[in-house]
Amino acid sequence: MALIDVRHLSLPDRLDDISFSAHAGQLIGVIGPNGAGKSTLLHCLAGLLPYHGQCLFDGADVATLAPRERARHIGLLPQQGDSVWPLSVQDIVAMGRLPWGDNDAAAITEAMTAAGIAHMRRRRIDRLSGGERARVWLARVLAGRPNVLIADEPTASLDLFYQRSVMDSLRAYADQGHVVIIALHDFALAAHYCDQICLMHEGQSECTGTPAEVLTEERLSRVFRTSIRVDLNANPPVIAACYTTPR
Ligand SMILES: Nc1ncnc2c1ncn2[C@@H]1O[C@H](COP(=O)(O)OP(=O)(O)OP(=O)(O)O)[C@@H](O)[C@H]1O
Repeated sequence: MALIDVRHLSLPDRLDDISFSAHAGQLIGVIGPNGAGKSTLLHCLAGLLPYHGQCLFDGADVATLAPRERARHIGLLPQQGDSVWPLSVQDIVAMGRLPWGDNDAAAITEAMTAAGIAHMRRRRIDRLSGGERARVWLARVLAGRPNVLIADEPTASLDLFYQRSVMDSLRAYADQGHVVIIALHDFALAAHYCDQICLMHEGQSECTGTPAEVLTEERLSRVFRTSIRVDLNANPPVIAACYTTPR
């Protein structure tokens, strides 16, 4: 049985009849233009927005799960995290254990290592760079060891090294038997790391399938309204908008 099963998910003016499923071990990429509905979809999956249709976690609708139960099983990394208090990195990551009511040192250390922040565990969050902070928020979600990890543009503020490093960690987390669902604007990362891609357009699912099925020049050029070149056999995969102006 699929761990996540989305059936005819709709939200007036924002999402229209989205369906897909994800099995344990899968990394799912959600791509699409600005405003396509990616964040809205992720928030519905996390049970943070009301919706029509069904969004099933292990057979139970996420809207019916008690908040603590939902937080144990479904972890969300929002597009922007922020702390109003100048807490230490380790204290913030430890907050990922709140749904479990413990302070599992092994889970906290493992999460910090996966996010590449173990060496800065005693530093204050307000004194970190944007990319460093982004990795702290990722570690916070990983520390909760959710069955389904949902992340909204987890690589957006990261340099090239940490883009690879974080994607490697998310891939490894999926391979451990979890479902990972991420919104991404970097198609090369999506092509390399994702098992399935859901391409969203104007609140609808334009196409869901393997990277090779979804990432075609015709489809991407139409949805993104610009000519896009695709070579999935290159290393790294090339999925880039063609320049129309001279250099
Ligand atoms: N709270 C809200 N109430 C009503 N409409 C909203 C709300 N938040 C976002 N929207 C609208 O819903 C649509 C989808 O927004 P969403 O944030 O899901 O897009 P996205 O695909 O994540 O975009 P981006 O790539 O820019 O992050 C947009 O048209 C947006 O203006």
